[in-house]
Amino acid sequence: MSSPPGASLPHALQQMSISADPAASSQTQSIPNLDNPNARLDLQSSSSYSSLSQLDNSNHNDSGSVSSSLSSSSSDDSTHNVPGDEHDSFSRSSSSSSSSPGRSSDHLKSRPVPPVRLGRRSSSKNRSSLAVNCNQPAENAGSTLPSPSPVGSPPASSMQYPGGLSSDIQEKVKAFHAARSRSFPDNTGNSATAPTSPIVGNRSSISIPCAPLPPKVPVSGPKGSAGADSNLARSLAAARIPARSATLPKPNKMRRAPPGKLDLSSNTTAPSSAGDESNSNGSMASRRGLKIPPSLRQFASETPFSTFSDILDAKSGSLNFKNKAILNADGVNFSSGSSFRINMSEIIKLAELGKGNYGVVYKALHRPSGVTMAVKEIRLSLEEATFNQIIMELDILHKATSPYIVDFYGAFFVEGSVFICMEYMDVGSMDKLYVGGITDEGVLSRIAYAVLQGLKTLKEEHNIIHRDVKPTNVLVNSSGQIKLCDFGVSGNLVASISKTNIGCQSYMAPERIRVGGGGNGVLTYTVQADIWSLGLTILEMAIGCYPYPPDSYTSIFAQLSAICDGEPPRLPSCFSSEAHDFVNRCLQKNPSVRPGYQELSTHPWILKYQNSDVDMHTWAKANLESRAAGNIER
Ligand SMILES: Nc1ncnc2c1ncn2[C@@H]1O[C@H](COP(=O)(O)OP(=O)(O)OP(=O)(O)O)[C@@H](O)[C@H]1O
Repeated sequence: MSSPPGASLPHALQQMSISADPAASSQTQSIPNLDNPNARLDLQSSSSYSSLSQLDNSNHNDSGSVSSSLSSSSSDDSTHNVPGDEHDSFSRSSSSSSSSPGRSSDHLKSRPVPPVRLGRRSSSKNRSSLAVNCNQPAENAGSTLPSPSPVGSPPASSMQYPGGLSSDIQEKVKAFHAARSRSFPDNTGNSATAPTSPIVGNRSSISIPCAPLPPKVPVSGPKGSAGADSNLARSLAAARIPARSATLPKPNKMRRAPPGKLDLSSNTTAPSSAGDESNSNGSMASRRGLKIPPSLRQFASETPFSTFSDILDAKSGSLNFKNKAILNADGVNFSSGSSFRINMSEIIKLAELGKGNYGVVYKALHRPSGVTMAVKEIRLSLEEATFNQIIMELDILHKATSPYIVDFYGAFFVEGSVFICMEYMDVGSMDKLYVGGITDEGVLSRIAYAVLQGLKTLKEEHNIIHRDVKPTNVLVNSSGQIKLCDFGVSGNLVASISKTNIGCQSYMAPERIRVGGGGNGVLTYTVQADIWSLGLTILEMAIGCYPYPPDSYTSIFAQLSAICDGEPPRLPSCFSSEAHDFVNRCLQKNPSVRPGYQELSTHPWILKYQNSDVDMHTWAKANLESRAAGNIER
């Protein structure tokens, strides 16, 4: 895993710049040579905080998601995206290495459901009762398809706005379509038109979920044992240093700055003098007396920088989430007292694992410990939603310790991106494993149990709704463990009610989609919404495709309308009555009659397989081998 002797300092580190201080821009910085800890290389640091000047809202889609980076790209970066092949330290170019607008085509292939253009209209009969069998051809398979449209752009005639959908949802869908059809910079910096998604572009791709069944593995024998890295990983996770260390800011430093001052964890910038150059741009920030480094000046004058001055400390290069956490290039301190000291120089990127709506996830090696981990890179934007997602994910990950939730190893902020290091789940996410459907009910039941326990921990110990339960957020390791991840859109329950309308639309419960009792387009829903998503997720894994087949609907509006107004989808008849009952209970349209976590945890379908041997370890290993052999392409 180590770099060959004599290898030069990784290009990424040479580009790494952690200081926003203009004075630092001309200084020579000494950075340790990773290949020879005793040697130090003198580098001319790059222009001060150049990355912050690249924090460009134009690089993000309307839903606040992060697309490819604007920063310069390491020309050889793409060569490091091969699992187990060459590797490199993370670089600023890591997220920009993709030439896709946020997601690689590979990722698109791996997505079970494109929440975008839908191929054709289904009969109302189709939608009224869905007992889905994805291995059956669609009813209208021979019908003429509308001519292909750009990604995310349904034919104008299909842009329906069913009355059941809130205006908020309609706006989000429109914004999503607009973002998907927007030009994007490729890895050469040129602008290109978004390629047609292989999923939405033609019929054969649409039927991806109906791919042939992979060889089934018999499920029996003892439960799996811990993975190879697990001991090291455990010690890494346990290496949480008390926050009140001498070198790090104390929690009481995480206070809101008085008006007119940047809240610096270690340095507070006094209001600039009248003649100060930094005030000359007349930005809102300068009017408030904030000292803006030259590299940020244009940025500051064009964006509501001052809005985020309490969070983004340009001088020290840290992110200060009030009362929650401080992140900088050295690690993260939580106000709870936990401190994690992983930093960029310790990490070597091994492969890209996937792209989400607001980040890219990499497999990486943590050199000091030898632990393989997953690192999510979230390119910062000056959008409140991004900050909220980052702090929510960090907050939940570090405090929610459960065998059913991925472990947190640390985080740091460098070059305008937040890097979140977490447990690597080597078999991957469920969307990559259910091809053809998981017909082994023992495996399905164990997965359902694990997700239930993860959600139960979030709710009972942390008062949190996950809000984004779906196959991509259910991860598997080769020990056969199933864990939840992705807490970016999670949220606190306030008196068991949340009034926040965010999340992945396709897995949203009807009550989240409909205009709720809250009025003003604000939805009111409870933790029961996660149970709907759990039911839909289990059903999807069982049948091998998203239960509301995209090509059955003329538009995403029609699809969402079906979720709100149609009969819930059902398992095919080949599944047991207990499995049917479990899924049907989760997918009740009326949230108040859906069972709670405790009731579902003791459901007969769950208990049946808790009390019998289900060899998740063998199942997981077989999937891992199958993926390694290329039998599972997605
Ligand atoms: N800890 C992990 N171990 C292994 N693979 C992971 C891990 N975390 C994420 N992944 C992979 O990276 C992909 C991207 O994850 P990410 O959380 O960024 O987005 P997502 O869940 O796919 O989409 P969205 O942003 O819509 O929630 C996942 O689909 C999963 O396959």
